[in-house]
Amino acid sequence: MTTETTYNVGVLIVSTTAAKDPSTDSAGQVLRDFFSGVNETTAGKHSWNVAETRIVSDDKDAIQGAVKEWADEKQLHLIVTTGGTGFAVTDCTPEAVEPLLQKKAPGLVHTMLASSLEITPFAMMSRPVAGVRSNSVIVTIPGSPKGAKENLQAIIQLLPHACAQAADLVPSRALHAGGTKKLEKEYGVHSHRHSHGQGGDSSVGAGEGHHHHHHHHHGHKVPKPRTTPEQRANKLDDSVTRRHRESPYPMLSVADANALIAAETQASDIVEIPVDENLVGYVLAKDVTAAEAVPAFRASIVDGYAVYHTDGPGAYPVVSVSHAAPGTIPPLEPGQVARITTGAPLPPGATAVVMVEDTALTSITEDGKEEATIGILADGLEENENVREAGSDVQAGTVVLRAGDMITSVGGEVGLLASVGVSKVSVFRKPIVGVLSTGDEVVSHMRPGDLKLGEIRDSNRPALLTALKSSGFPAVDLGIAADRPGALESTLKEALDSVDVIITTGGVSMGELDLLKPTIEQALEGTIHFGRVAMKPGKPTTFATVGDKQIFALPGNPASALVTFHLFVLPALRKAAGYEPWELPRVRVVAEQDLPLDPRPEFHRVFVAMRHDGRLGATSTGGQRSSRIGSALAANAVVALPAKGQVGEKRERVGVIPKGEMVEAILWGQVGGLVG
Ligand SMILES: Nc1nc2c(c(=O)[nH]1)N[C@H]1C(S)=C(S)[C@@H](COP(=O)(O)OP(=O)(O)OC[C@H]3O[C@@H](n4cnc5c(N)ncnc54)[C@H](O)[C@@H]3O)O[C@H]1N2
Ligand code: MOO
Ligand SMILES: [Mg+2]
Repeated sequence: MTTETTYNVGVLIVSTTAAKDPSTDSAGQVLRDFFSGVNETTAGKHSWNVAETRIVSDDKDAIQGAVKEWADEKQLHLIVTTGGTGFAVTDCTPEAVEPLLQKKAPGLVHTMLASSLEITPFAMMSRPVAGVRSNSVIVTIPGSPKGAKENLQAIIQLLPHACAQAADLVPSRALHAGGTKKLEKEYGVHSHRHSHGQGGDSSVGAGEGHHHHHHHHHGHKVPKPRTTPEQRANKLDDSVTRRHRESPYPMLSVADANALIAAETQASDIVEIPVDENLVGYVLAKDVTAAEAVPAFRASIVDGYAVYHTDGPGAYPVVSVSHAAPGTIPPLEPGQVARITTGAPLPPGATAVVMVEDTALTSITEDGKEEATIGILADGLEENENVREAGSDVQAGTVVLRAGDMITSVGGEVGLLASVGVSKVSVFRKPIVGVLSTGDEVVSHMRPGDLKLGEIRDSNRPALLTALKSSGFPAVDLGIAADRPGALESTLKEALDSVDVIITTGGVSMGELDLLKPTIEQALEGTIHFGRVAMKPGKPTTFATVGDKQIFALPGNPASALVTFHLFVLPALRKAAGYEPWELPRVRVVAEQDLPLDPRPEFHRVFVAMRHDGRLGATSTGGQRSSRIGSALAANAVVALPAKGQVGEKRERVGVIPKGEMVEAILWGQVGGLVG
C-alpha cells in the first residue's frame, strides 16, 4: 500500500423520525466527522470518503433498496447503516441487510459486540450483522451517536484491509505476503497476545486507547487501576482522535475513595520537639511521665499564717516570713507562727495555715514596722488545712499524657507538660504540604492591573494555604504552574523533594490541557489510585502516590477545591499526623430550609448552629455552583446529601430534602452558638 487509496463510504441512516424530519438527525454528521477524524491519522496510506448519505425509515424495502443500489450499482467500498438494530417492534435493519449478504462476517460482528460490551451491558441488545455483497463491505451499527462511533472504532483499523479484499483492489496473495505480522504492522494493530508496548504505528489507531482501559471499569470491588506503559502512552498521545471522550478512571464512591487514601496513609516518623505553643495539633508518639512532682514542696493554699494546728485560738509571736520565692525557711516551733503567702513553702514543722481573714493584729514591733504577735481567732483547725502536700497534684514519675493524645489549642496539655518539667516530647511529624495552582489562565491576586480576557485570579492557593495553616499543617506555597507538561513536571518533581504531600488544583478533568493525570503517571511514574469520585462538587478529584509522597490533584473550581480538601486531604493529613479518629466529626442537624438534590451525592455548604430547641440546625450558604467560592463563606460544615432519587428505603424519586428533616453534617469548624 504505497499509494493512498480512497475508500468510498455510504452512510444509511435508518430512522423513521429522521426520515420525516431530517433536521432531527445527528448520526449523519457524527459519522462524517468520525471518518474525517480517522483520515487525519491515516494520511498517506488511505482515506475514507463519505460518498453517499441517505435517510430511510424503518422499512425493510427502503433499506434493501439503498443497500443494493450502493453495493451493486455504485460499488461503494463500505456501507454503514446506523439505527434499527435494537429490539423495538419497528427495528428491522439486520433482517433487511442479512439476506443481502453474500458472505457473512461474524468476526466483525463479534469484535463490535465485544468492544461495546466492555463499555455497556446494553450492547447485549444490539443485533449487528456484517458481511460482503458485490464488492462492498456492509456493517450495521446502532443508531445512537455514541454507540455508532464505539462500534466503528472497534473495527475501523481492519476495514481498509477488508474493503481492499472485497473490492479485489489487490490480489489477496500480495496482501498477505509477509504474513499477518506484516499486515498487523501496516494497519497498526496487534493481536492481544503480543506483548504490550510494541505493536506498531500508534498514529493509526483511531480510538484504540478506548478498549485497553476498559477492563478495570466495571469491577465491583474497590478498583485499583494499574496502568501499563502502553496505556500511559495512549493517554499522553494528544492526537485529536485519541483524546479521551470518556474518562478512563472508574467513578468511586466517597467512602471507597477515602478507604484508598487511608490505605495509602501511614503515621509519619517520630520526632522530638520542644513543649511550647507550636506543639498545638501534634499527637504524642510516646507516653509522657512527670519529671517532677507538683507541687514540688509543701505549699500554702492561702495567704495567712503557718501554725501548729494543735495550738488553738490565742496570740502567737510571728517568728518568720515565707514568701512564694526560692530560699530557705527556718523551722517552726509549737507556739510560734510564720507569715506565709499563697504558694509559698511551709516552714518545717508547721501543720496548717490560717487565712489572714481569721486572724487579728495584737501587737507591733518597737520600730512600728512589723507585726510582733497576731491572734488566731479560728478554733478547731485541722491537720494540713490549707496545705498542698508535695506531689498532691502530680507525683513524679507518673504518666501524665499517653501516646495518641493530641495537644489541643485549649492549652491544658502544654500547661500540664510544662508543670511537670517536661521540655521536649516525642510526636508524629506533621506532613509538610505544598500547594500548587495550575492553569494558563490563573494569575496571582497580588498582580496589579486589570485581568485580560480569559484570566482568572488564583483563589485556590490562598484559600488552601489558609485552611492548611488554621488546621495546623505546615504549608509551602508552590506558586502557579502553566498548562505545559514540562512546566508541570519540573515543578512537581522539585516539590516532591521538599514536601510530603502536594495539593494541586485544576487540570484534572476532561479538557485537552488537563495534564495532571498523564504527568503524574508518565513523567513522575506515580500511581493514580483514583481519578473520579461520585460527588458534587469534586467529581474529577484525583489521588496519586509517588514513592511515599502523596499528590492530591483537586478540581480547579474554587468551591470544589475547598470541599475536596476537607473531605479527602485533611483527614489524610490528620492520619499521617497520628490523629485517631482522623476523620472529621459528623453530627445530625436539622435542615433549616429545603435542600435541593443533585443526581450526584452532594456536599452542600452550610452554617451549623445551636437552635433554641437544643438541636443543631444547618443553614445553606446559598448557591452551590462549584465555581462559587462564596458557597464556602462562613461554612463550618457540609451536609452530605444523597443523590436525587435515592432517598429512603423505597428509593423514591425525591428531588429535595424538606426543611425540618434531619441530615448528616460533616464539621469543618466550630458550631455556632445560640443567637437571640
Ligand atoms: N467534559 C467534561 N467537562 C468537565 C467535567 C466532566 O466530567 N466532563 N467535569 C467538570 C467538573 S465537575 C469540574 S469540577 C471541572 C474540573 O476541572 P479541572 O479540575 O480540570 O480544572 P480546570 O479545568 O483547570 O479549571 C476549572 C475551573 O476552575 C478555574 N480555576 C482553576 N484554577 C483556579 C484557581 N487556582 N483559582 C480560581 N479558579 C481556578 C478555571 O479557570 C476553570 O474555570 O471540570 C468540569 N468539566
Ligand atoms: O465536581 Mo465539579 O467539582 O461539580 O464542579
Ligand atoms: Mg479542566
